[in-house]
Amino acid sequence: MKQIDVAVGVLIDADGRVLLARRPDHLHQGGKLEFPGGKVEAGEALGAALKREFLEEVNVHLTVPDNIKPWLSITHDYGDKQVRLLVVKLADFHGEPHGNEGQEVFWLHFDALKAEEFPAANIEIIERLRTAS
Ligand SMILES: Nc1nc2c([nH]c(=O)n2[C@H]2C[C@H](O)[C@@H](COP(=O)(O)OP(=O)(O)OP(=O)(O)O)O2)c(=O)[nH]1
Ligand SMILES: [Mg+2]
Repeated sequence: MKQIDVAVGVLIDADGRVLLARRPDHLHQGGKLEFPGGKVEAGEALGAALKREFLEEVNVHLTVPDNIKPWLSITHDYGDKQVRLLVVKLADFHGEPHGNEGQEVFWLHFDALKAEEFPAANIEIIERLRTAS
């Protein structure tokens, strides 16, 4: 099965809160929480994909170099879909977050993240946030 590269942004504000969104029910892994992001387009740099997805999905302008390297790279096979999450930690942004696709968007302190509310591939991200930050 083809593996899909997904740009995933962990945006952390000055108070240690992380920006989260709830995946719309009709999408893959619908109803789960996610870090904003989406599929990297062919030939697109990771930083460019993050900027595009954050603006499209949650109305946030990121300052991030196009050639940023992932903090974590996580491959996961959901059975119906195989993904590689390219995860970047972000802090520099402007704009008021808003769910442009009608989805719930909110800030939550990283201590309060619960892995079971996220897609299975996110477990490692949440563990690493707890230990590395
Ligand atoms: N954005 C995001 N996607 C995640 C996370 N964890 C995880 O397993 N995924 C998976 C779910 C999806 O299969 C895939 C992301 O695809 P997506 O549907 O959000 O892609 P997209 O934003 O480009 O959406 P579309 O244009 O195809 O509608 O990655 C996460 O924390 N954030
Ligand atoms: Mg998305």
